[in-house]
Amino acid sequence: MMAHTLRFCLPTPAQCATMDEAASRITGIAALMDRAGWAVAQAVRSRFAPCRVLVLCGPGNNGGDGYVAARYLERARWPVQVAALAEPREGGPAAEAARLFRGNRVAFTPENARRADLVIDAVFGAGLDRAPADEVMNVIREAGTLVAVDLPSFVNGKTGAALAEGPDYALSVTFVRPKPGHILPPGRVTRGELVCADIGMPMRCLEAAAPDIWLNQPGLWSVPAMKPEDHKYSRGVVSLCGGRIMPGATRLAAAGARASGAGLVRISAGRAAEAYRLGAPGLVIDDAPLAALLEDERRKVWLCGPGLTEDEVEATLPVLVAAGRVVLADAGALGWAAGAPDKLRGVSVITPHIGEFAGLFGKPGDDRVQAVRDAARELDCVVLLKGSVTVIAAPDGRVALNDHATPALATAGSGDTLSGVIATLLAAGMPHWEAACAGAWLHGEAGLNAGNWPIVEDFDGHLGDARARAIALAADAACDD
Ligand SMILES: NC(=O)C1=CN([C@@H]2O[C@H](COP(=O)(O)OP(=O)(O)OC[C@H]3O[C@@H](n4cnc5c(N)ncnc54)[C@H](OP(=O)(O)O)[C@@H]3O)[C@@H](O)[C@H]2O)[C@@H](O)CC1
Ligand SMILES: [K+]
Repeated sequence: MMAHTLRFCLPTPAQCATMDEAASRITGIAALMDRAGWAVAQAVRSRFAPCRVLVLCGPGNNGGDGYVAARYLERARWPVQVAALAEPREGGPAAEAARLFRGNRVAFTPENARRADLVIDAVFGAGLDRAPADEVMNVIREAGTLVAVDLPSFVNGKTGAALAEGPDYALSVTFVRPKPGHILPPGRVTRGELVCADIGMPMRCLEAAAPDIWLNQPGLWSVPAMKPEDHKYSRGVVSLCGGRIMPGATRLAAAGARASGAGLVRISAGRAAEAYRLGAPGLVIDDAPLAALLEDERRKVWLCGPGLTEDEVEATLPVLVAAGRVVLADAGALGWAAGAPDKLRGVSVITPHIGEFAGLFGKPGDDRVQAVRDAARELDCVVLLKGSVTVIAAPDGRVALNDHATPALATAGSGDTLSGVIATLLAAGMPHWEAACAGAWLHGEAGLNAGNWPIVEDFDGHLGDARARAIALAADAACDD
């Protein structure tokens, strides 16, 4: 793995345990815990005026961070109390942190939470492995303003799922790297503002954790830049299958492909060719039979599904796969394969929304990352599950979470644009997972820059700049490492 990809990794709680274990053999956990608690105290001090703070401490190292934070806040002369759910295990770093806190201790009760101006929740963090008891949740629910150490104590750090019903937090302070549960909903909302503190974790400990989930950012992948010697075939040819009834979707995908930098975009429209020829003049419309078009070896990448009926998919997708083409299947192609995902075998990338995903593989449940990863393994192709946070899995188990997006993207035709962008990046020669990740990011960047209440056609005007920005950011990331 390239070192700079560690910058964007999102270790799971299990991987954090491996990292902690490795760290305990190098720096010791106590030093890391001290910096973690200090970072919590600093984050609180820089955001809130001095006020009555109650720190809720659990029995593990999350609680240990809480005792350290309490000690540093008290040293800054804030009125602080600690309420312990249970005492830490004797001999561990949390017990030592508890011993060093000499301030006020009160009972772990809802009344004490209600009396505080600010409650710091250091009950459970990465070690949360089951729903907290009512005894815990009744206290958390009584708090006014909440700050989480690492994670809210009822949010699963791997999936973002809430294991109990609880309030939203003002702030979460995590360490080393955010966890998937900070990025995935509903944890993404519950955690409030996210601060990730550098606590001096040695990089080899992070490496030892072998993270396999990443935040989707330029630098995780890089998009080809324009070269002086480029010609349209080196930039890449995108071919789309066009149908007779819904040409709009195919055209939107074609426009997305063109706007994101494809050298040439062609629609294979058969008998519907005349209708497509009335569209954008920069598009090439073919009416020859598919078999004849496939004689052109330069036409490697095909997008099949947007605007197609199931019959039209049936007539095209198997032919493209049999011809060894790189096929991106979306929309109609996913409906065609509902209940029989094997029909998509041989396809390189699929881009379902949640309904299409459920039709193919069943509902993803709480652990969306695992569901998408399983689907990618099962079909041996890249699976991109669209959502407010898009999950992109490779058959080898790598997963990227794309939160570089805006609700403005949630408009009809937006998915067609996205598939066109990904097709362009595949045609430019990017590996399949990287192309899907980069496509999601470019699409999000275009949406973020398309102004208020954009319609889908507005995104196209921002895709070129999005690509240029991705190239610049990836270059920066490479320089920094
Ligand atoms: N990674 C880093 O860089 C660093 C990480 N650090 C910090 O370490 C934290 C992880 O610490 P951790 O591994 O000790 O786990 P933690 O969250 O304290 O919980 C374990 C305890 O909770 C218990 N328990 C769990 N669920 C429960 C439930 N529902 N109901 C009741 N009990 C429950 C569980 O009990 P058991 O399951 O054994 O019965 C066990 O006693 C991490 O979040 C971060 O804050 C920093 O200090 C240093 C650098
Ligand atoms: K916590």
